Amino acid sequence: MKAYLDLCKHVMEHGTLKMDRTKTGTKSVFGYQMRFDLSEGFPLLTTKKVHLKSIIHELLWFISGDTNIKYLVENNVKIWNDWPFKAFKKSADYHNETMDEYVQMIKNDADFAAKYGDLGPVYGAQWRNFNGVDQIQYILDELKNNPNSRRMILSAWNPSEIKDMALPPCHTLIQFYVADGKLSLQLYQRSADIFLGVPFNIASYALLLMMVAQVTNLELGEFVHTLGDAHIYVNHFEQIQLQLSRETRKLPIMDINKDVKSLFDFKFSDFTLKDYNPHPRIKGKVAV
Ligand SMILES: Nc1nc(=O)c2c([nH]1)NC[C@@H]1CN(c3ccc(C(=O)N[C@@H](CCC(=O)O)C(=O)O)cc3)CN21
Ligand SMILES: O=c1ccn([C@H]2C[C@H](O)[C@@H](COP(=O)(O)O)O2)c(=O)[nH]1
Repeated sequence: MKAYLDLCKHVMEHGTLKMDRTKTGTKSVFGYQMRFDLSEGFPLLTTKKVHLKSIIHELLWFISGDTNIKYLVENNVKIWNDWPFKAFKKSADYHNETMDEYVQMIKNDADFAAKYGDLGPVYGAQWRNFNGVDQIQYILDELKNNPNSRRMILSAWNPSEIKDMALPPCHTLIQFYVADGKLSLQLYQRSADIFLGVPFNIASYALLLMMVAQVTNLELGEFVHTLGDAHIYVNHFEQIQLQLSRETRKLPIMDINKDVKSLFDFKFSDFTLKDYNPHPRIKGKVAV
């Protein structure tokens, strides 16, 4: 994962200080690319412990087309809670409930979850139903019937629906590519929170690539990660410096249940991470 540390170093050294929507402040560069050869191991950061469980659940949630945090909170995944909680707080039904109470209400009350747990037409909705198009099914069909295609694109950026989303998509567009029997995937990420978001995003798309490769009988190629506004929030500088002071370690191995033949059949228990020995976790605040 030297590529990630190179990114951190590059932004710390060459980035421009810039204000942002969250009023936190960032150091950023525009345009940056990393490449990960998946035959070398699973690209999960070793310079801090990354909570893979959230990543797997989030990806399964995207693939299923779901956009309500109910599935996530039932599996104790908290990464999307801040946004619908913020919307709930502004509603007439809000009576000073804490985040924990809000989460309990989402878990126990289906009507409440339907009303206050939905994020709008975010990733899952666009992946499976972009103005009526199931983009995931389209990609699977192209990979099977026309793998040389240069049109294997999936877009989460649906301009007419952005206004209804809790957060406009950060991983905006992906493209698949097949050569020599190997499947590669490139992600264009318009906005990249280098400390919190990027480690998740790398692992998530590497995993999607592995899952698609398995169900299409292709070998693993590269995950290419292209960033637009690549930023480090000013309140993450210390955490980034700490990571830069740590030695990278051997990449872990991701084992996926080989019996799964359809992308839509994967379950959490089909994934096993082996030989992951990261440096300890580093905490940091998420800018909302
Ligand atoms: N500012 C910002 N950065 C992001 O990375 C981000 C957003 N906003 N909004 C939408 C999603 C939500 N994402 C998040 C949100 C929280 C964590 C986070 O707090 N991660 C901690 C703990 C994770 C856990 O225990 O599950 C971490 O140490 O990585 C990570 C990604 C990624 N995205
Ligand atoms: O998967 C994700 C989702 C979000 N982020 C980060 C990037 C930015 O710091 C914020 C989004 O704010 P915008 O003003 O909409 O750009 O979330 C990420 O890195 N990865």
